[in-house]
Amino acid sequence: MSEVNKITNKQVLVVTSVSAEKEAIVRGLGYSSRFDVIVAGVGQAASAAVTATALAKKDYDYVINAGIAGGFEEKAEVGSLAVSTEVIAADLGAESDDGFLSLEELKLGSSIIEVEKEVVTRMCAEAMAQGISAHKGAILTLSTVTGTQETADSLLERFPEAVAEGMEGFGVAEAAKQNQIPVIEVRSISNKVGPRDRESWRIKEALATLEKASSIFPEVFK
Ligand SMILES: O=C(O)c1cccc(C(=O)CC[C@H]2O[C@@H](n3cnc4c(=O)[nH]cnc43)[C@H](O)[C@@H]2O)c1
Repeated sequence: MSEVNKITNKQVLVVTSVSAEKEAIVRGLGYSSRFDVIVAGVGQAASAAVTATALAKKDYDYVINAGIAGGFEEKAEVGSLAVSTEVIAADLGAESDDGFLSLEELKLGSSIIEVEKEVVTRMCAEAMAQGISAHKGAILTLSTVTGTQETADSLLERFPEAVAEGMEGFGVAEAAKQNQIPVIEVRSISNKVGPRDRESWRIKEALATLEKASSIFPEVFK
Protein backbone atom coordinates (compact mmCIF):
# COMPACT_ATOMS: atom_id res chain seq x y z
CA MET A 1 0.00 0.00 0.00
CA SER A 2 1.39 3.45 -0.83
CA GLU A 3 2.02 6.00 1.94
CA VAL A 4 -0.81 8.14 0.54
CA ASN A 5 -3.42 5.38 0.80
CA LYS A 6 -2.49 4.17 4.27
CA ILE A 7 -5.40 4.51 6.71
CA THR A 8 -4.30 6.35 9.83
CA ASN A 9 -6.40 5.67 12.88
CA LYS A 10 -4.30 6.03 16.03
CA GLN A 11 -6.33 7.40 18.93
CA VAL A 12 -4.22 9.87 20.87
CA LEU A 13 -4.74 11.38 24.32
CA VAL A 14 -3.07 14.77 24.83
CA VAL A 15 -2.73 15.79 28.48
CA THR A 16 -2.11 19.43 29.40
CA SER A 17 -2.03 21.19 32.78
CA VAL A 18 -3.98 24.39 32.14
CA SER A 19 -6.69 25.49 29.70
CA ALA A 20 -4.42 27.99 27.85
CA GLU A 21 -2.23 25.03 26.82
CA LYS A 22 -5.27 22.98 25.76
CA GLU A 23 -6.64 25.88 23.69
CA ALA A 24 -3.29 26.35 21.89
CA ILE A 25 -3.15 22.65 21.06
CA VAL A 26 -6.76 22.50 19.85
CA ARG A 27 -6.06 25.51 17.58
CA GLY A 28 -2.95 23.77 16.22
CA LEU A 29 -4.67 20.44 15.64
CA GLY A 30 -7.63 21.96 13.83
CA TYR A 31 -10.27 19.33 13.23
CA SER A 32 -8.94 15.89 14.10
CA SER A 33 -11.29 13.32 15.62
CA ARG A 34 -8.34 11.07 16.57
CA PHE A 35 -7.09 13.46 19.25
CA ASP A 36 -8.65 14.12 22.65
CA VAL A 37 -7.07 17.06 24.49
CA ILE A 38 -7.68 17.28 28.25
CA VAL A 39 -6.67 19.56 31.13
CA ALA A 40 -5.33 17.62 34.12
CA GLY A 41 -4.11 20.35 36.45
CA VAL A 42 -0.65 21.19 37.70
CA GLY A 43 1.67 18.58 39.21
CA GLN A 44 2.25 14.86 39.05
CA ALA A 45 -0.59 13.73 41.30
CA ALA A 46 -3.31 15.52 39.33
CA SER A 47 -1.81 14.57 35.97
CA ALA A 48 -1.46 10.88 36.88
CA ALA A 49 -4.97 10.65 38.32
CA VAL A 50 -6.68 12.44 35.43
CA THR A 51 -4.66 10.53 32.79
CA ALA A 52 -5.47 7.18 34.41
CA THR A 53 -9.19 8.05 34.50
CA ALA A 54 -9.16 9.05 30.81
CA LEU A 55 -7.35 5.83 29.85
CA ALA A 56 -9.92 3.76 31.77
CA LYS A 57 -12.79 5.32 29.82
CA LYS A 58 -11.51 4.90 26.25
CA ASP A 59 -8.88 2.94 24.32
CA TYR A 60 -5.89 5.02 23.23
CA ASP A 61 -2.82 4.10 21.18
CA TYR A 62 -0.61 6.98 22.29
CA VAL A 63 -0.37 9.50 25.14
CA ILE A 64 1.25 12.93 24.76
CA ASN A 65 2.02 15.20 27.71
CA ALA A 66 2.17 18.66 26.18
CA GLY A 67 2.53 22.15 27.59
CA ILE A 68 5.02 24.85 28.42
CA ALA A 69 8.25 24.26 30.34
CA GLY A 70 11.50 25.70 31.56
CA GLY A 71 14.49 25.15 29.26
CA PHE A 72 18.01 24.47 30.54
CA GLU A 73 20.66 27.02 29.56
CA GLU A 74 22.32 26.24 26.22
CA LYS A 75 19.98 23.24 25.80
CA ALA A 76 16.58 24.69 24.89
CA GLU A 77 15.99 28.42 24.38
CA VAL A 78 12.78 30.33 25.07
CA GLY A 79 10.37 29.85 22.16
CA SER A 80 11.86 26.51 21.15
CA LEU A 81 10.44 23.00 21.48
CA ALA A 82 11.67 20.19 23.75
CA VAL A 83 10.86 16.59 22.84
CA SER A 84 11.52 13.90 25.45
CA THR A 85 13.79 10.94 24.80
CA GLU A 86 13.00 9.95 28.38
CA VAL A 87 10.74 11.28 31.11
CA ILE A 88 12.50 11.50 34.48
CA ALA A 89 11.08 12.04 37.98
CA ALA A 90 14.06 14.13 39.09
CA ASP A 91 13.05 14.68 42.71
CA LEU A 92 11.76 11.18 43.47
CA GLY A 93 14.28 9.67 45.86
CA ALA A 94 16.21 10.60 48.98
CA GLU A 95 18.82 13.16 49.99
CA SER A 96 21.99 11.93 51.64
CA ASP A 97 25.38 13.32 52.68
CA ASP A 98 26.72 11.72 49.49
CA GLY A 99 24.15 13.47 47.29
CA PHE A 100 20.76 12.59 45.85
CA LEU A 101 19.74 8.92 45.78
CA SER A 102 17.34 7.97 43.00
CA LEU A 103 14.65 5.29 43.23
CA GLU A 104 16.99 3.01 41.27
CA GLU A 105 19.80 3.50 43.80
CA LEU A 106 17.33 2.92 46.63
CA LYS A 107 16.09 -0.22 44.83
CA LEU A 108 12.54 1.10 45.14
CA GLY A 109 11.56 1.24 41.48
CA SER A 110 12.24 3.36 38.45
CA SER A 111 12.24 7.10 38.00
CA ILE A 112 12.83 6.96 34.23
CA ILE A 113 10.27 6.19 31.53
CA GLU A 114 11.64 5.66 28.03
CA VAL A 115 10.11 7.12 24.88
CA GLU A 116 10.05 5.48 21.41
CA LYS A 117 13.13 6.91 19.69
CA GLU A 118 11.72 6.87 16.14
CA VAL A 119 8.74 8.98 17.24
CA VAL A 120 11.08 11.49 18.91
CA THR A 121 13.14 11.70 15.73
CA ARG A 122 10.00 12.12 13.58
CA MET A 123 8.58 14.82 15.87
CA CYS A 124 11.84 16.79 15.83
CA ALA A 125 12.28 16.44 12.07
CA GLU A 126 8.70 17.58 11.33
CA ALA A 127 9.05 20.48 13.79
CA MET A 128 12.30 21.67 12.19
CA ALA A 129 10.67 21.41 8.76
CA GLN A 130 8.03 23.85 10.08
CA GLY A 131 10.74 26.27 11.24
CA ILE A 132 10.53 25.34 14.92
CA SER A 133 13.81 25.03 16.80
CA ALA A 134 13.47 21.54 18.34
CA HIS A 135 15.67 19.86 20.95
CA LYS A 136 15.52 16.25 21.99
CA GLY A 137 16.68 15.03 25.38
CA ALA A 138 15.46 14.10 28.82
CA ILE A 139 12.61 16.17 30.25
CA LEU A 140 12.66 16.31 34.03
CA THR A 141 9.55 16.30 36.19
CA LEU A 142 9.80 18.29 39.43
CA SER A 143 7.27 19.22 42.09
CA THR A 144 8.89 22.62 42.52
CA VAL A 145 9.81 25.01 39.71
CA THR A 146 13.58 25.52 39.90
CA GLY A 147 14.30 29.01 41.21
CA THR A 148 18.05 29.18 41.84
CA GLN A 149 21.18 28.71 39.75
CA GLU A 150 22.43 26.22 42.34
CA THR A 151 19.47 23.88 41.78
CA ALA A 152 19.69 24.29 38.00
CA ASP A 153 23.40 23.37 38.10
CA SER A 154 22.85 20.38 40.36
CA LEU A 155 20.03 19.07 38.12
CA LEU A 156 22.28 19.33 35.06
CA GLU A 157 25.08 17.63 36.94
CA ARG A 158 22.76 14.71 37.76
CA PHE A 159 21.08 14.72 34.32
CA PRO A 160 23.50 16.11 31.69
CA GLU A 161 21.10 14.88 28.98
CA ALA A 162 18.23 17.08 30.28
CA VAL A 163 16.87 19.80 28.01
CA ALA A 164 13.84 20.99 29.99
CA GLU A 165 11.80 20.68 33.18
CA GLY A 166 8.07 20.56 33.80
CA MET A 167 5.80 19.43 36.61
CA GLU A 168 3.59 16.72 35.10
CA GLY A 169 5.51 14.50 32.66
CA PHE A 170 6.28 11.59 34.95
CA GLY A 171 2.71 11.47 36.31
CA VAL A 172 1.25 11.24 32.80
CA ALA A 173 3.95 8.78 31.70
CA GLU A 174 3.44 6.50 34.71
CA ALA A 175 -0.30 6.29 34.03
CA ALA A 176 0.39 5.49 30.37
CA LYS A 177 3.04 2.92 31.30
CA GLN A 178 0.70 1.13 33.69
CA ASN A 179 -1.76 0.85 30.77
CA GLN A 180 0.99 -0.37 28.38
CA ILE A 181 0.54 2.70 26.16
CA PRO A 182 3.54 4.54 24.67
CA VAL A 183 4.07 8.09 25.85
CA ILE A 184 5.98 11.20 24.83
CA GLU A 185 6.43 14.63 26.40
CA VAL A 186 6.39 17.64 24.08
CA ARG A 187 6.98 21.05 25.66
CA SER A 188 7.48 24.56 24.36
CA ILE A 189 9.91 26.66 26.35
CA SER A 190 8.48 29.68 28.18
CA ASN A 191 11.41 30.43 30.50
CA LYS A 192 14.97 29.61 31.38
CA VAL A 193 15.58 27.15 34.24
CA GLY A 194 17.40 29.12 36.93
CA PRO A 195 16.99 32.10 39.27
CA ARG A 196 13.29 32.94 39.61
CA ASP A 197 12.25 35.82 37.33
CA ARG A 198 8.54 35.43 36.55
CA GLU A 199 8.56 38.70 34.54
CA SER A 200 10.87 37.10 31.99
CA TRP A 201 8.50 34.18 31.23
CA ARG A 202 7.36 34.34 27.60
CA ILE A 203 4.11 32.40 27.87
CA LYS A 204 2.50 33.90 24.74
CA GLU A 205 5.54 32.97 22.66
CA ALA A 206 5.61 29.46 24.15
CA LEU A 207 1.89 28.95 23.48
CA ALA A 208 2.45 30.02 19.86
CA THR A 209 5.21 27.40 19.52
CA LEU A 210 2.94 24.81 21.18
CA GLU A 211 0.16 25.63 18.69
CA LYS A 212 2.52 25.24 15.73
CA ALA A 213 4.00 22.01 17.12
CA SER A 214 0.51 20.54 17.63
CA SER A 215 -0.31 21.03 13.96
CA ILE A 216 2.34 18.35 13.31
CA PHE A 217 0.81 15.75 15.67
CA PRO A 218 -1.52 14.18 13.05
CA GLU A 219 1.48 13.55 10.77
CA VAL A 220 3.72 12.18 13.53
CA PHE A 221 1.12 10.05 15.36
CA LYS A 222 -0.42 8.21 12.43
O1 LIG B 1 -0.43 32.51 33.07
C1 LIG B 1 -0.74 31.99 31.99
O2 LIG B 1 -1.35 32.58 31.08
C2 LIG B 1 -0.34 30.60 31.75
C3 LIG B 1 -0.60 30.04 30.50
C4 LIG B 1 -0.20 28.75 30.27
C5 LIG B 1 0.46 28.03 31.27
C6 LIG B 1 0.71 28.62 32.49
C7 LIG B 1 1.40 27.90 33.56
O3 LIG B 1 1.83 28.45 34.54
C8 LIG B 1 1.53 26.47 33.37
C9 LIG B 1 2.19 25.82 34.54
C10 LIG B 1 3.03 24.73 33.97
O4 LIG B 1 4.15 25.23 33.35
C11 LIG B 1 5.17 24.29 33.40
N1 LIG B 1 6.41 25.02 33.59
C12 LIG B 1 6.72 26.14 32.90
N2 LIG B 1 7.96 26.54 33.23
C13 LIG B 1 8.42 25.67 34.15
C14 LIG B 1 9.66 25.57 34.85
O5 LIG B 1 10.60 26.37 34.69
N3 LIG B 1 9.78 24.54 35.72
C15 LIG B 1 8.79 23.64 35.91
N4 LIG B 1 7.61 23.72 35.26
C16 LIG B 1 7.43 24.70 34.38
C17 LIG B 1 4.76 23.29 34.48
O6 LIG B 1 4.63 22.05 33.90
C18 LIG B 1 3.43 23.80 35.02
O7 LIG B 1 2.41 22.91 35.08
C19 LIG B 1 0.31 29.92 32.75
